[in-house]
Amino acid sequence: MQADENRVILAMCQVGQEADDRFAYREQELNGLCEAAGATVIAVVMQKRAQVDGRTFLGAGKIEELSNLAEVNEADLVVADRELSPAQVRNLERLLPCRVIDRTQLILDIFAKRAQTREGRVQVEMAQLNYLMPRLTGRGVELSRLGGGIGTRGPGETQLEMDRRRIRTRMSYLRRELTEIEKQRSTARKRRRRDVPVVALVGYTNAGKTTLQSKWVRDKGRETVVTGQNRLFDTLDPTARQVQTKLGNPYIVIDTVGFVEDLPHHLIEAFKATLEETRYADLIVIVVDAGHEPMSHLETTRQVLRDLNALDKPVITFFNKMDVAEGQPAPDVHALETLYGSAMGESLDALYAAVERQIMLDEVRVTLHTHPDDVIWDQLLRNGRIESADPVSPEEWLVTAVTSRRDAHIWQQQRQDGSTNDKPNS
Ligand SMILES: Nc1nc2c(ncn2[C@@H]2O[C@H](COP(=O)(O)OP(=O)(O)OP(=O)(O)O)[C@@H](O)[C@H]2O)c(=O)[nH]1
Ligand SMILES: [Mg+2]
Repeated sequence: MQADENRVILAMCQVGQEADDRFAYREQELNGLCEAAGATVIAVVMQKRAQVDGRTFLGAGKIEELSNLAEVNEADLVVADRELSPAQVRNLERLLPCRVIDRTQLILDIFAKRAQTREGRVQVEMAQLNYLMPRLTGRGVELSRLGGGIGTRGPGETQLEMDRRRIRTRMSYLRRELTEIEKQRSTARKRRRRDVPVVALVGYTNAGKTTLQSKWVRDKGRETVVTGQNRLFDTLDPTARQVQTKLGNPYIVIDTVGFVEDLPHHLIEAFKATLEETRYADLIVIVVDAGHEPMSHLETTRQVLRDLNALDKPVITFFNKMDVAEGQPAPDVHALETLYGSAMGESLDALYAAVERQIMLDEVRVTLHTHPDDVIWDQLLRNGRIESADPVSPEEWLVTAVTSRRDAHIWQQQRQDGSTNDKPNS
């Protein structure tokens, strides 16, 4: 696809009581989405109406204006800012000299473009097929002749030509595939969870999660840096990076997919497994762009977490981009702590410290081989709580105890280093 093939005109409808600033924000967001899809917005057509036109989305006069604009500017595509019905798309494409897609399809295209893993691809294809199903009739011909470009990045031409029955077969295959992937994921997750605590970065798209994670890794880890791009939805599949505390205790920072307001419900479903990672995290850091509707974005983020039943764990709220924000947002009263900073600038030590305090202090149950003469036994008595202790040999006891995660990690490290062992030292 050539970038200049994607000359886009936005068609926007300000409906009923929608406030001007809200509408302006939606325009900005749709612009960002187009940019993320690799398209260039060449014009915006807006109309204020009591409600969208049932047949053609905008009124007849506006459609004519839109049609002329598209003609003169050789536009490839019109993107509507709201979900269109299959009939609306058909009617519009009859009246306009170019293709028409809606916001949902635009988001799906971006997802498709960014999907890296097998799971991501399967989920995107599922969502695309779901979206396609009711739109097949009367559109099949157009869809099958489309080449590249946004709005066409479907599951492939041959699949687009499939009839509904074949799509259903494909979907049930994908569903089985997803179950299989989910099984593998949960094994991987369990393994990871047993090893080290997990911190999930969540929040609105473009908040700076990926930038923050990269800095985190740069400051506290040894991995290669991936810089955040100025694009929405830069992260589709969760990426887990390992970092460590000053003492060398490892923990994992997970970057999750960002979300937009009014994300159609079927898209949320498609990415449920991605966001599900947050459910298994030990700590959630909500990242908020302090300069961009911070309070409403914070509320959206919380709502999604609530929907995912992921709010039963400690939350730290981080207002990012303080370097460009005008004024400081009020602290998040629901969070354990609120911190302010910039993933691009000054030191983030306060954030790291807050996070590490949280994940290292909580209690874990450990089962280990040790001995009453071992230094670990003393530490267990001092900092933890021994629940059971059974001798298995003269030099080895099997002990179950509750202790801080931090201590448990230190022992684990020590054991890996071979600097101590379970048995009493001479
Ligand atoms: N001024 C400023 N810009 C920042 C800061 N943090 C991130 N950015 C910029 O904000 C944009 C988005 O950052 P990302 O890290 O990609 O955002 P994200 O939350 O990962 O976005 P999604 O992956 O779409 O969910 C990039 O252009 C960053 O360079 C910051 O602290 N200050
Ligand atoms: Mg990202």
